[in-house]
Amino acid sequence: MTEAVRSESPLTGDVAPITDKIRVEGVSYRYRRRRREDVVALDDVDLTVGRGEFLSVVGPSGCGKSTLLRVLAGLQKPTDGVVRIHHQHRDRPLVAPVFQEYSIFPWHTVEANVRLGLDAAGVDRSEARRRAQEWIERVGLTGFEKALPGNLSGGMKQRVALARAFVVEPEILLMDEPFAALDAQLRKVLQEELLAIVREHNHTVFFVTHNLDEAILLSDRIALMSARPGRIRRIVDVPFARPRTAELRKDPEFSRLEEDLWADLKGDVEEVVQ
Ligand SMILES: Nc1ncnc2c1ncn2[C@@H]1O[C@H](COP(=O)(O)OP(=O)(O)OP(=O)(O)O)[C@@H](O)[C@H]1O
Repeated sequence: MTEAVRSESPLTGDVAPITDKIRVEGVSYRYRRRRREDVVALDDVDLTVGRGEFLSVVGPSGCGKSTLLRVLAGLQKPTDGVVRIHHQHRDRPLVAPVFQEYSIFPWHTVEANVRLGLDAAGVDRSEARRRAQEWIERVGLTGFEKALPGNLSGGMKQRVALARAFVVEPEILLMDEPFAALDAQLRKVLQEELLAIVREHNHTVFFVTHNLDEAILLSDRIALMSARPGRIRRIVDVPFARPRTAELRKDPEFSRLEEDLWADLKGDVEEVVQ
C-alpha cells in the first residue's frame, strides 16, 4: 500500500487500514496575521473518509470547512497534525477540487477548460478531446464546446468546472459548496447528476456544504463542525440505501434527520450571526 502524506509533520507510525481513503489526525490550522492575532481555523481535527464514501461537512460560517478542504487538497499545510491519503492508482490523479466560484479560465473555450487537466498530464491530444467531449455531453453542454465562459450562465460555468474535475478520473473529489451559487432548480438537477456519477465511478467525495438537505441526500456520513476554532463535534450516519433520487426527500425519516441536525447546529449558527 502506498500513502500520499499531505503534511511535513512526523508520522505516527501506524498505517491506515486499506478501507480508509483519507485519515486526518490531530490537524490544526492557524492563519498567521501580521500585527494581528492569529486565527485558529482548525483545532485538533480527527476524521476519516472511507474508500468510495461520500462524506459531507457542515457547520456555521467561518468554522473552517474550506480550510480543511484546502488542507486535504494539499493547498495549505496543517500547522499541526497529519493527513494521510491512500493513493491507490498511480496513473490517476489523487484529488480534483471543485469550488463554488467556478474557477475556470475565462480565456479558454469550454472544451479547453475541460481538457486542462488531461493536457497537463500529457494525455494524447485526440484522446483528451474524446474524453473532454464525453464529459461535455454528460453535463449537458453539447453545442457549447467552443463557447467562452463569459457567454455562459453561472450554472453552465459550474458544469464546466464539474466536467473538468470528472474528466481526469480522480480518486477523490474535493467539493467546496459547488452548487451554492446556483438557483434551486439547477441545484437539484446537478445533485441528482452527481449522485449518478459518483455511483458509477465509485469516487470518494469530501463535500462542504451549508445545506443540510443537500448533505443528507448525497452523503453516507455527515460531519458536524463546531464554531471556530473548528472541531468535529459529531458524525452522523445517513441511513438511506442507494441508489438515491430526489424522491428521498419525501421520506419522513429524511425530515426527521434534517431537524435533528439543525437542532444540533442551531446554537452555533446563532452565535456566529450575533
Ligand atoms: N487567509 C486568511 N487569513 C486569515 N484568516 C482567514 C483566512 N482564510 C480564512 N480565514 C479565517 O479562518 C476561519 C475559517 O475560514 P474558512 O473559510 O475555512 O471557514 P468556512 O467554514 O469554510 O466558512 P464559510 O462557511 O463562511 O465559507 C474564518 O474565521 C476565516 O475568517
